[in-house]
Amino acid sequence: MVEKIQRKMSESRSARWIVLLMVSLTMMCGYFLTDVLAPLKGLLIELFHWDNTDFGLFNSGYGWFNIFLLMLIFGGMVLDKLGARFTGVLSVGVMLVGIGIKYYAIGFMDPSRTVDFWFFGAQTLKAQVLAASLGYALFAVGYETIGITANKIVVRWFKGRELAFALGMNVAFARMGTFLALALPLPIAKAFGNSVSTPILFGMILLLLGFLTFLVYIVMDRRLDSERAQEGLADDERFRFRDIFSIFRIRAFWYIALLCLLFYAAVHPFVKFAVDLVVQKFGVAGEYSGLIPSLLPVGTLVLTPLFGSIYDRRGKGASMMIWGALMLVFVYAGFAIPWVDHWAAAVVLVIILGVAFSLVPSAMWPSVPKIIPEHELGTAYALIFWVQNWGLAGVPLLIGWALDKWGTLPP
Ligand SMILES: N[C@@H](Cc1c[nH]cn1)C(=O)NCC(=O)O
Repeated sequence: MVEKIQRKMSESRSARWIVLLMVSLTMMCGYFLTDVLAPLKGLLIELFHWDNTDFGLFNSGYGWFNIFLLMLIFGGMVLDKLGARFTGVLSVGVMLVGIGIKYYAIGFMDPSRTVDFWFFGAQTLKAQVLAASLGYALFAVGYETIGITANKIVVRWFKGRELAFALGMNVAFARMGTFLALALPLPIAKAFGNSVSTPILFGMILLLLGFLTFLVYIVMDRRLDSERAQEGLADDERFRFRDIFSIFRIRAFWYIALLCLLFYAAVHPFVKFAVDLVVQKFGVAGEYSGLIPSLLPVGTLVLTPLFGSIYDRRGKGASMMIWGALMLVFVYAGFAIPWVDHWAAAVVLVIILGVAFSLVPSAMWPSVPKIIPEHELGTAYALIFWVQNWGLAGVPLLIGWALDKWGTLPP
């Protein structure tokens, strides 16, 4: 097999699947770290006296730099200008610094310390919450950028072949990271005497391993480049700043961006608050509360590549996205109706949510290279993620505030 990889990168099936595996493992570690604190909300409340607004604020930190400092868009431009290898290494570095700050805040800061500052009026915040949120905000810059980098890498290696299936596999690895983030942190924290910071440390070590797998990709991608250069196939179209305006002129781009905003704003905040929902609305006991939400990423592990391969063979991406969006409306109607409160209903709704959460991404991400040329792809994905991040930042804040205002149980 190694011989085959050495002979011709561009035509080697094993080479492109190894690239996919290496990059997907890096992504998986990022996804683990993104949700690592979600199942620890109870401990944060118990040990550090965080309330729902603190938790919502921390989660909204995810978008602060990506949205307001436009870091995500810059990330996409860096990707198109300087390439996936450089951008990937930079992204993992930024993620490590961000998560290091969060680890310090949770593991070593005095939870009772507060800071006063001015932001649209005088504000007082827990210093620990603020530092953890800033660390998370920085982490998110690297994490979103590695997301667009991975998409562009998969397109480069799989275009004209089984692209949607490969992108679906990449998403499946990401969901595995989310699943592990829902399942592992609580047992790890408990095993280390209710230590909230140990699962974060565990995630940091995982990410270092993810960095090593990214290095393997770099070696292979360099070889592909030199092979293409020898064949006179080097990519000579370069991204220019004004290309952004040609992306803006594509109507289908805006439809995808809008769906991405609404769809992900509904699904990802659910992951953060799902444990709380199944405890408080569906009456599931504390130690089992992570199980029902963890069904969501498990289902998507199989379904996203499956729908991707259907998309490769049959097309019909727009219909898949419409069906996924309709299912989402049905699921949230179920979550909202007060008398739907049996744990089995929660299981069924989460399974349907899993189908929707597979249908939409498996059609959405491979649709982008169909409307955008490859040298603008990083920026186009970045712009879509930027729009999406408004929802990812705003909705958890809204949920935290709503829970504190109208929640029926004490935090
Ligand atoms: N914006 C990215 C990464 C992400 C995941 N959760 C929050 N942000 C994205 O949406 N990637 C595609 C996916 O389906 O996860």
